[in-house]
Amino acid sequence: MKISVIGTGYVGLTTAVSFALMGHDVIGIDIDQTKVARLQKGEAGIYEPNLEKELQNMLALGKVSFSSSLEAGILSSRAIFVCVGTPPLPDGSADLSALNQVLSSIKERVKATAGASNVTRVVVIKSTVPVGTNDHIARQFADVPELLVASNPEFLREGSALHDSLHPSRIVLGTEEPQALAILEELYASLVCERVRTTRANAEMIKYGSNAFLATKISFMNELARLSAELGADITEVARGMGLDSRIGPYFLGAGLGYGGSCFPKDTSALSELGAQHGVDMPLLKQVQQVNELQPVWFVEQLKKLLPTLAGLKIALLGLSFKPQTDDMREAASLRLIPLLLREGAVLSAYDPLCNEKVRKLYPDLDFADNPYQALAGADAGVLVTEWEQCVKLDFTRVKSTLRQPFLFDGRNAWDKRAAIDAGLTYMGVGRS
Ligand SMILES: NC(=O)c1ccc[n+]([C@@H]2O[C@H](COP(=O)([O-])OP(=O)(O)OC[C@H]3O[C@@H](n4cnc5c(N)ncnc54)[C@H](O)[C@@H]3O)[C@@H](O)[C@H]2O)c1
Ligand SMILES: O=c1ccn([C@@H]2O[C@H](COP(=O)(O)OP(=O)(O)O[C@H]3O[C@H](CO)[C@@H](O)[C@H](O)[C@H]3O)[C@@H](O)[C@H]2O)c(=O)[nH]1
Repeated sequence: MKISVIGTGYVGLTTAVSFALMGHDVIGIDIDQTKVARLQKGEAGIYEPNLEKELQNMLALGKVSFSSSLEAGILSSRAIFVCVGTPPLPDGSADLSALNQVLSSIKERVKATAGASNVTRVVVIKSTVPVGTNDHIARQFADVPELLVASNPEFLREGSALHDSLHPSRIVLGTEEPQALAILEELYASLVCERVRTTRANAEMIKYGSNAFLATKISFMNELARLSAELGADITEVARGMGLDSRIGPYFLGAGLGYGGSCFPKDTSALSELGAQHGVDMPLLKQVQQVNELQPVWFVEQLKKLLPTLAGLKIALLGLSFKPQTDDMREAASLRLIPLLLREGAVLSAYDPLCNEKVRKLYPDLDFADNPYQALAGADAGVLVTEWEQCVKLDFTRVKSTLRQPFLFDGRNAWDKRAAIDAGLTYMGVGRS
């Protein structure tokens, strides 16, 4: 089937490439002409495992192409996927300006050709949008009967985006229009997983509910970790024991420096703001956000129990991106930790496999290293901020010999605590006795 994907960022590019891999003919459209020119040459411009390789394969086979013109795609497509960003406004609500701009252009173009063809097209909203947005769009399109509307929220994780797109846990198809559902069913026919066929509003709520629930699990474990630190319990053992209960499950019980990324912080704020707009107080969600915001502050307080004065001490930060296997720095915990440590007077070195240059633009005075050992050289403490394999799998004897003082602070509970201690290092994790 011929489809177009508008917005070729993390979600849009992955969506375009995965639909091409499923055999469809895809046009990716972006307002950013530089990005389009890069994509036409087969450069992904972002880091996602296997994405660039498959992009090049699909370009070579002619299954995907890119353009900065909406006309290029809309009129030849049965499905138009909208994947533009919905970043937070200052009050926490979702900024729908890019989405609205795209939708009015689609409507204008299709209306202008009305009568020339009676082809029914479905506008599929993959961007995360407040509950009610899709129904609002359907009302706006009411005078263009050949335009249908569906909500098809995306659940991919950065760092495994292409894999998640091709092997989703579920596909949520939110639409009140049988023809739209039929087009989506055909498009996704080759993927094996549960379908949730539901209303547009339910689909939107499933997306916010899922992210807010996962964020809640993380904040709950971070709160429990703070108590575990006081009581001599080890949160990693606690999480293992809890997770074996199938009602709880083993996932997203990882205490650490708090959740980051382009989705959890933004979507919890947007949901909370949506509640406020509708007169529904959401105190639990507010606490989830607050626990998350305070987690790096708490972590620095813990660190100061071993190193009471940080002024003049060299601290090495290992990992800067918001999670491993991505070059995305949006809401990364490192960006909350760095100013806290600088305020204490610490001197910082840092290493990230992909993000040194991005962080250098914000903090040019940090000492950026080419590998973890170089960052740790002469430091008074090493801090694991992001659990990149390169930063986790360390030779602790070498670490011990390169550090000035033997302190390791594991912000992800990912280092081998026993091996670090055996090498003569002082280890402190998040909520580990
Ligand atoms: N990043 C994720 O892991 C993820 C996962 C699930 C859902 N989402 C949701 O998907 C949406 C997109 O997220 P993202 O991370 O891919 O964003 P992104 O910022 O990486 O990409 C957005 C793209 O849209 C383009 N764009 C903006 N305005 C445009 C316009 N008028 N016409 C054409 N293109 C335009 C931008 O140039 C950019 O390339 C958001 O709503 C987000 O909440 C993101
Ligand atoms: O036990 C855990 C698991 C994750 N995190 C942190 O949580 C954040 C988000 O991680 P993850 O969910 O793996 O990455 P995202 O790419 O942000 O994916 C989330 O956000 C996407 C955007 O909406 C959704 O599509 C995905 O389903 C959802 O997992 C990161 O900072 C992680 O370090 C923890 O602190 N503890």
